[in-house]
Amino acid sequence: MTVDDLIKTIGDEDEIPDYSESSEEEEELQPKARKSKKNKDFHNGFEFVSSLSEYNKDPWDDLYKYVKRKAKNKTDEKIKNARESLKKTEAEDNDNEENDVEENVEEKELENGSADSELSADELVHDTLKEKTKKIGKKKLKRLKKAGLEIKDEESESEDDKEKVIFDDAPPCDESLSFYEMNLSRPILKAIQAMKFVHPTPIQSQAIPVALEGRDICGCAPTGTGKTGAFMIPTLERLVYKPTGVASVTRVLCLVPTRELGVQVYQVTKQLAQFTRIDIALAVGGLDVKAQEAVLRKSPDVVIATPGRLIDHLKNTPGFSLDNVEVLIIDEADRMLDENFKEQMKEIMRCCSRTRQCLLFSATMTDGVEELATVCLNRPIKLGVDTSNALKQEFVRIRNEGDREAILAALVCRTFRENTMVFVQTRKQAHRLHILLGILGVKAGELHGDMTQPQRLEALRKFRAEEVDVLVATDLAARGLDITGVATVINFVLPVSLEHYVHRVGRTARAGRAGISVSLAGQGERTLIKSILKKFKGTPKQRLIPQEILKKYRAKVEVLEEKIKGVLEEEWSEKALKKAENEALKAEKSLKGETKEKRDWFQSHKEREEEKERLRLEELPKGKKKKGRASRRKKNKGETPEERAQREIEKVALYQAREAKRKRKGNKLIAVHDAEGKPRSEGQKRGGKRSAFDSDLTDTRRKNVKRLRHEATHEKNLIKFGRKDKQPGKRKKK
Ligand SMILES: Nc1ncnc2c1ncn2[C@@H]1O[C@H](COP(=O)(O)OP(=O)(O)OP(=O)(O)O)[C@@H](O)[C@H]1O
Repeated sequence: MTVDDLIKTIGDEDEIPDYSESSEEEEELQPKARKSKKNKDFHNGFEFVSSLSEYNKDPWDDLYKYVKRKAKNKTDEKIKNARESLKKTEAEDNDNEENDVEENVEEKELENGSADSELSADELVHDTLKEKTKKIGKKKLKRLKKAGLEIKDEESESEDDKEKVIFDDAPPCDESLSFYEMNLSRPILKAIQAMKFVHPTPIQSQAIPVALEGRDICGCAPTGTGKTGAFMIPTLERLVYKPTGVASVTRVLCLVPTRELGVQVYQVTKQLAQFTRIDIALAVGGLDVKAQEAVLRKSPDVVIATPGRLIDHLKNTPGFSLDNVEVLIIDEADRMLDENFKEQMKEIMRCCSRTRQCLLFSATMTDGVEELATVCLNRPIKLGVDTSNALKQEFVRIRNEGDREAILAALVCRTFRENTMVFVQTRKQAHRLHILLGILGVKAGELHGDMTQPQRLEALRKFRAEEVDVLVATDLAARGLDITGVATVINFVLPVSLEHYVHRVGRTARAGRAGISVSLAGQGERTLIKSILKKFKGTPKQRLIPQEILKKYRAKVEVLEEKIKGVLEEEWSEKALKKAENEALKAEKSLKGETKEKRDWFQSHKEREEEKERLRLEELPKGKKKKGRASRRKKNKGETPEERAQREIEKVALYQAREAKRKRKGNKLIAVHDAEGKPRSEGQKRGGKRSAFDSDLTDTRRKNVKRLRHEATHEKNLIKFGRKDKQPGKRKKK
């Protein structure tokens, strides 16, 4: 036997066949019978996941069945190119500078916006923080001193009295009760456990028992305190044991003001219902109508919707109706019942069953909503939680309006680099700041109404997944969005009202976490700051940005102006090309006789246009049309930073002016009047359709609300004193 006949030890360099489990070679070596047996071990539809993220995907998150188009966004690509070309020029400039032997190097670096090395690391990150004390006016101080606490007591007493008259008393609430002691069924408790909710939050402790009794609620609690759970847990509990063998009907309608919030509430509801047989549907704008139609035709138990798309389905989806709605939830109630949604809400109420429980929730309640609740809901209970959260508030004083962009860049690049949301007033500014921050090297994203829905969802996904550090958004993202880990909210300009401010800053410091809000505030924004200081406990701070830093970032923004313009120009020409292509496609289709499916709507085209006109912030001179995009672009092309900031502030001012005008005109409310035996409303007569409501949402001036309240009290008294034989609603006409 020679040495070659012996079995060799495998050397490091030797090639060996791979017979491991993942190897394809092994498959070939399998005997045929075993191969087929192996395949039979798995369910036919079974597929191996190809990545960890796929494996970790939540099974309840089936949102993407509603998203048909892919999100395309080339802005980031353009930003990347602009940044690279900037780096190249900077490198070239630096080479030239080294060759010139020079005393004025410092100055030049400033001009080129690349003087980071001139500042120490400490200087780069830390600003001075000054405590802002709350000032009480001299008059008020004098009055307070004179009257001591008595005045306050009197005020609060009279307020309490007022509330007692209007709302039914809330039953005593035991905040120590756990979810297990709340009479919830096992599937819901199991879901709560899976969601890692250990103890109910204060608003949940208050709302769940009351809602389980079927009572109407008007609930107000600070942002991030679990209101979604407060209304969804008891609602789902009602649906857990649905009868089998009976045709399915839609029993719960949850209305929200924005598509993103709709998506979020849908996902939370799905999670809460994951161990039940409850069907949940999403009907929000921007997502695939056909996919929604298919789901709604099956009359799912719960529908989460934005008003516009819901009406679309009510008009165009056969088999879908709200006749059997038992629970109507209005999240962000103050927003939903304001002027912007008035007509749509009226229409929805007209289609809704009258035997419904109504749950209104928001972090801010206007007097209007509360009044409306007292007259329109059935003996509602007002629930309120006033917990102070861990939000630290800071303000940066703006002396020169043109500095806003530079200050924002300084804040984001030096201090608030991650998990930051920046709120702006206009879509245009959001887009511009995305580009500016992107070229400065920040991983930024944008979220506003000029984007397609898949783009909006993708932007949110990236921010949630921390692929994007800074999200620049309009007020679209101000309400309800729950993004874990948002550490900072920056207000580029202060919002239009205290309520808007509360919602914006409420994107941070949620569910007991800490958070900071930094607001850039100019001279004209003092009134709002005063209201903010009055509302929030704790001492806000003033952030002082060193002058040399400001100078540096001012220069940086100036240098980047050309690059930003370049990106915008490129985008504009691409858009124009796309538009032309689309028009050609449309013409081709119409030549072939393919027309777009016509969808019904509750308003005529003219009524819709009139409403849009009424809600427009700017009043256009009579007979003049709004300028087209192209001419507006031309006008805005040469804007200075100051003009841009002014445009933002103007938008705020226009909104405030409109609100003030509305208030002066008289507080208009939308009222649901639900008395039996009342004549049908105009809309019902016209359509001939029997509405579930005998009388629905109506516009009422304060005078009319008073009348409605008087009627309600009168009716209560009739019941109380046993004279219910009188027909309610048969009252003298006023
Ligand atoms: N009982 C609980 N225990 C722990 N975490 C909870 C509980 N309830 C809710 N949360 C978490 O608190 C966060 C905020 O909840 P949610 O979005 O419902 O707040 P919200 O009050 O509706 O806020 P906003 O006013 O901004 O809409 C969520 O991340 C949610 O998962």
